[in-house]
Amino acid sequence: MTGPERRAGHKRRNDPGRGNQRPQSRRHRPTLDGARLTAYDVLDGVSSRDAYANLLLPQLLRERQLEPRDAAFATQLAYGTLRATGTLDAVLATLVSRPLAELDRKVLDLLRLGAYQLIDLRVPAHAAVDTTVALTRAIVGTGASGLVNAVLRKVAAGGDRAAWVAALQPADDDARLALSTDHPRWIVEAWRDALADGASADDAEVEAALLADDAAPEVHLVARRIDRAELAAESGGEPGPWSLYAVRLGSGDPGRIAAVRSGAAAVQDEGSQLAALALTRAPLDGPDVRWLDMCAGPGGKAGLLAAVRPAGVHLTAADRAPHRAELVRSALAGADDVEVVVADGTAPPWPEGSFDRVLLDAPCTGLGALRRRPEVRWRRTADDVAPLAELQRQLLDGALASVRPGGVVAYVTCSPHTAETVDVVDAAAARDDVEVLPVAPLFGEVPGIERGRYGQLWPHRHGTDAMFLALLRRTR
Ligand SMILES: C[S@@+](CC[C@H](N)C(=O)[O-])C[C@H]1O[C@@H](n2cnc3c(N)ncnc32)[C@H](O)[C@@H]1O
Repeated sequence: MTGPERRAGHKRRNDPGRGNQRPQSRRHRPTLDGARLTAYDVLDGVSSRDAYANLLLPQLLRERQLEPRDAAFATQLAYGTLRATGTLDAVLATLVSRPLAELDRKVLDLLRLGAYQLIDLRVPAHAAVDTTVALTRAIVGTGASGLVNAVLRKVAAGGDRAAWVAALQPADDDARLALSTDHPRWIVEAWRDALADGASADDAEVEAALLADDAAPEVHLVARRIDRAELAAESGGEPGPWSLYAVRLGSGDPGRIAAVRSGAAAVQDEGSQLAALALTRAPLDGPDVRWLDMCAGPGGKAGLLAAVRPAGVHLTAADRAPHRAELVRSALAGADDVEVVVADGTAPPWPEGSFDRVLLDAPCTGLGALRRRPEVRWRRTADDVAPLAELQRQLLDGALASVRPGGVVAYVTCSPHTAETVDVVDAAAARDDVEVLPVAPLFGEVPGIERGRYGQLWPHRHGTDAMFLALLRRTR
């Protein structure tokens, strides 16, 4: 039997809240499929209490001890269904007579889980429908199972994703891309705009970028206090193509690697590594001994900066949130001379011009790292962008005030959205005491990184998150 059809025999634990069920129905409760039940519980956590799937799923997998094959299937089901929510809802809306918002939330999650298996995984209709109906009976009750059965049979009859996208008759190309690549339309437009960078975007490239953003990311490691070749050998991974510290693992549990457990290595996207390294590559006149990571939590880039700084460089890592600063302290265990402080970068507590190099890895919408958090694309809205862009401008002012004349600020976001990237940096670069240091010449080995004077990494070009980076020098 293949993974999707296999029954794991994992039983739903007795739920005290179900004490008033008739004994008969308890006796007849079907054996539930462990992978599908776990995937459903993730969907339920996300929709009922705003859980993060990437935190909840590993917890459930640990608690339930599913066999590796079932754990992999549960992951595929949970993440795939969450990513595809927009398209699944568009399909379901054509088949359910009420607005989807009026459906019982649990029933909607079950319909999405079943529809995802039919449309995207092409699980045979009898397996996808029967298992979802069994879950519905156990979780919601027999009444709802009739609706789920009827709707899912119609989903199955409509064919695969391509057939459904055609049937939904998208009004234009961005509407089609939204349905075929699992992104809300406003994010399709933001990526198109960022890829075009003032020109006209190549449709095929926009689609390739969005599809890459919809795929599960590879695990990347960073070698901090271990030789990269040694880390590659220990982990079974391959050296990354861009960062001299990167090892690409493909898939697998990094927690099994001794160097990760000891803190000599860590999990870090290769694009994040390049963004931190950009700060170190910018040429500098005069002293180069005081570095600041102004928005450091949870400490990924600070960890790399601490590892690669030349002897004598003093690194300060700041974050406004005390609990994030605490995470930085843990991430920096082993680099005890790094100073970790709680500080608001929009009102820096240190004297003006205190630092030679400042990294500003600004809070952002995260539109470039959607691959890691499957539900986030449906939680974010276009209205989130303007307040974040305002904060980013204030933080960049704070960073420029913190760097000495002749010093360098690296502005970084894990979003390619133009309002959070080019617009923020262009506004700062218009000041008469700021000059832009073009990024591409410093990264000759990374083709396709150029975004005008700035740098932009892309999942479809570089196999990284869509990280933006810019380098600014304070001239006086
Ligand atoms: C994108 S995350 C930084 C990620 C980090 N550089 C890393 O590589 O692990 C942005 C951080 O900025 C912090 N932050 C938000 N507003 C801030 C402010 N006004 N001053 C300082 N830090 C702030 C957030 O708490 C968050 O930890």
